[in-house]
Amino acid sequence: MLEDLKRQVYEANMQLPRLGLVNFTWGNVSGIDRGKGLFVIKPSGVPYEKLKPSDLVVVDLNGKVIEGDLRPSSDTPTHAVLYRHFLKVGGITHTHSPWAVSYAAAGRGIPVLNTTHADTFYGEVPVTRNLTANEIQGDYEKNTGKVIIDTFKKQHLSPAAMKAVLVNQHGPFTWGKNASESVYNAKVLEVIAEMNYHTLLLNPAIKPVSPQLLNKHYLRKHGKNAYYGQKNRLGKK
Ligand SMILES: O=C(CO)[C@@H](O)[C@H](O)COP(=O)(O)O
Repeated sequence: MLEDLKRQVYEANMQLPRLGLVNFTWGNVSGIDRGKGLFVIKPSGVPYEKLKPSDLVVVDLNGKVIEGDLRPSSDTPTHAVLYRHFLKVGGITHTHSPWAVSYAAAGRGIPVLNTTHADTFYGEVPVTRNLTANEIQGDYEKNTGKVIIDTFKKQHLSPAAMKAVLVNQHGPFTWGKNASESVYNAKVLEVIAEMNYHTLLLNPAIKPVSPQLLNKHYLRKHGKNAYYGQKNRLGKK
């Protein structure tokens, strides 16, 4: 079942160690087949060097295992919450990439201090509140998804424009139209987190880019009249 999606999600998971976003068994990537209401996710605790496409687990939007011999990622309930609420998301990545985790551990969002950030994320990457003791002792992974949804609702953020969040004291979740794009966004997040740290060391008083610069860079790549790359060339596919 869902063999093509398993292959895509497997390849996306294997990008995590290649891009330096995880060590050991940390992190996970999933991808969803919206038509079937099923998503595919990495199995829990399997070293990437031993992972095979056939190891990936198929689950429904409640996190129930539909196919697979291995236990799905421990973060499966979090992915399920995000798929249920962010209806245009096709793939989700969670990592423990060090610069993004540093911001999450410090309880700080990542402000837009340069155009590299603006090219991918339409504003400050938010950090969630901490989970309460009850939320931690309850369905922890589901509640991790809940605080992400709460953060986007409270800050009136668009999941399509802000494809990342920092879970307080834990780490980043990113998403995109598919598993591969969610990994791309995870790498961009890690790169800008490191850039921002050094920018703030060089100039602690630095302010975020202007709304004009944010709009220009974000919309020239993602707007309906995007002209970055080969998009929208007259008469060209
Ligand atoms: O956040 C955590 C652990 O803190 C998890 O994301 C692990 O980093 C990966 O767990 P599995 O996907 O292997 O269950």
